[in-house]
Amino acid sequence: METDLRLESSLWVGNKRHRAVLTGWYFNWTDVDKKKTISVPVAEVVGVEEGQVQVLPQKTVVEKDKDFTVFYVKRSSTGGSSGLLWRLGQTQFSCPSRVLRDQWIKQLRTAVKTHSPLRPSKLLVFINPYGGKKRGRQIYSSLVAPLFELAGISSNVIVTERANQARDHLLKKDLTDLDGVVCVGGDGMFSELLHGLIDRTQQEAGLCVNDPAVALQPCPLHIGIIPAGSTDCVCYTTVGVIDPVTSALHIVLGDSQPLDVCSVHHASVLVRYSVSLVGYGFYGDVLAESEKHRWMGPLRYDYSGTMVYLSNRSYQGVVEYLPADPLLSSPRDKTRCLSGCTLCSRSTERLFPNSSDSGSLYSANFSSFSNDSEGEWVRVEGSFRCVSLTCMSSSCPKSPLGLSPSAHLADGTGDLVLVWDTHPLGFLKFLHRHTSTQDQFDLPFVEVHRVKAIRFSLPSGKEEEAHEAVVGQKGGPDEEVYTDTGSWSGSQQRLSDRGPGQETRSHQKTVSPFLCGLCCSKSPSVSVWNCDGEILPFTEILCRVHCQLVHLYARGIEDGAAAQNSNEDDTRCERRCILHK
Ligand SMILES: Nc1ncnc2c1ncn2[C@@H]1O[C@H](COP(=O)(O)OP(=O)(O)OP(=O)(O)O)[C@@H](O)[C@H]1O
Ligand SMILES: CCCCCCCCCCCCC/C=C/[C@@H](O)[C@H](CO)NC(=O)CCCCC
Ligand SMILES: [Ca+2]
Repeated sequence: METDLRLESSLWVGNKRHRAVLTGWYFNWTDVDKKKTISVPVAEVVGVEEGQVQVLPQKTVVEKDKDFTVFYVKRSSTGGSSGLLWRLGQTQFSCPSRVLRDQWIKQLRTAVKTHSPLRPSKLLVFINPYGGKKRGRQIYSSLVAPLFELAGISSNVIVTERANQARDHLLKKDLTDLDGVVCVGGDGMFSELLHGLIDRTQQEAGLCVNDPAVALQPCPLHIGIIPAGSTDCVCYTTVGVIDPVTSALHIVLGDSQPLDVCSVHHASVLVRYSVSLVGYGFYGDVLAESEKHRWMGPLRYDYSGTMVYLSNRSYQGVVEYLPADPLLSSPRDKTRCLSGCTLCSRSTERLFPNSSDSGSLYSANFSSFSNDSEGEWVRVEGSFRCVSLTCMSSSCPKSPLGLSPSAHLADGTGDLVLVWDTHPLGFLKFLHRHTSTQDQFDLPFVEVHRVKAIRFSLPSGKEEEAHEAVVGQKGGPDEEVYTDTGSWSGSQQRLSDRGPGQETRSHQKTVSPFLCGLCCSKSPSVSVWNCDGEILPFTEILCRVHCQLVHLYARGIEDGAAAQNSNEDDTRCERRCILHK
């Protein structure tokens, strides 16, 4: 196949003669005078058009029957993005004959198809016109639609008129022939797509989502995110920048990034799914406060963060967690989950042992939660500033390394961060470290554990207050929850058989609430859960991480050196090789 696709000839770029070579993986052209080569991986060619073509800001075509234009990904290092910011590169070539021109176009298009098996041809796009700075519609029409058109993608676009419209559409409507679904919005819109696709897939597979022990079926459709929200945490963590053009190009190339998903349950019922944050205490309070100030747009989080910090609260709780295998990885190992991550690839191999290509990805068998060699649950109890579970690093522009910098996107685990009660300056130090490269876990009142599941409950006597705390919140207990019945199994029952290795810790409150009262008259003793930006209607929950339940059109963060390659050398893209081997 490689030799069939090879083509080599002289081509002209402007008035300069070049030697152009198409091998299986690369398209190179070398200025014969200057000996300077530009090299584009075939998998990063966006489109090949007849004539001299421009697409942005508007499409123009100058018909010249010996010319063709190649569009490809060009890495930019603007603004310290280390090459993670992508732009559309283009080069116009002239051939000595029309026959040769047609041969180049045909060979390049065939090579692209062969080397990018997951490129979408049909997408369903949901635009939230009210997300972030309310620029979703404009972002899509001016920056994204022209790229989809260039790549020959047919897209059906729905501008939403209400919350949960995208989720409901995915649950009920015909999705035949679609390759993926795209949201133009923030984490909330992504979450709608996540819920719609996961539930649709489980319904079709006849699985009960309420049972945390059930191995859920991975979703067959890819999800693309065009960032147009306030935090855009999922986009930032999986792509490395918040940039609609970069994200559109990842979609066009059919990049594929598996992602772990956490299911959150309360009293035998599934409540929600999460990928970025299930957080109690500080992050729950910030969200609850910020909902009152939605009119401020993205600034609402800064304002609410300050107010909640000043209120100086901590909360009693019991946290139980099921540790992941410490021999595989640790949240303190200072590694980063980068594009082509070996740890995540090993999880893929464990999950899909017989899959040699992505087509068989979704028919694999899974080991169930309860059959897993589970290990022992650990129990801690005390007063916490915050309790956070994240399935990935959860980085965002405010926190470029994220809540847990060494967490992995697709390893089947989450990181549990416990911040015990401490004095206000200590907690400020913890928060501030999220904005720098300083280790936020290297503090005496902070613990981090890599886990497969967690359970949170209130110390006895606090349950009534929990009810009061969630009643009246958006998404309180009277709002919709999943209704089909499920049963607890394995994990929860084993909690009562506590064995060695389990501990009970109790931290005393270490500080007088001297700042309390600035924004509240009485400090509540129960917080709320922030689940990817939604308030959960329950305080006592169980969370379980599902390995690689969904796939995004992304490739994770490319490391600095590879990403800085600006097409002007011949660096092989190892990720593509791993993906295609
Ligand atoms: N037409 C609509 N009217 C009102 N709400 C909508 C509409 N479409 C979607 N939504 C809801 O708006 C919420 C917020 O949207 P989105 O996530 O796009 O932006 P954001 O909140 O500004 O960003 P982030 O989630 O990144 O903080 C989502 O949870 C979604 O359910
Ligand atoms: C002294 C400086 C202090 C600065 C502290 C910065 C800490 C930043 C950590 C950011 C963690 C983001 C976790 C992601 C959460 C998203 O799923 C969710 C939905 O978009 N966003 C929020 O809940 C919004 C949550 C906003 C929290 C501030
Ligand atoms: Ca993970």
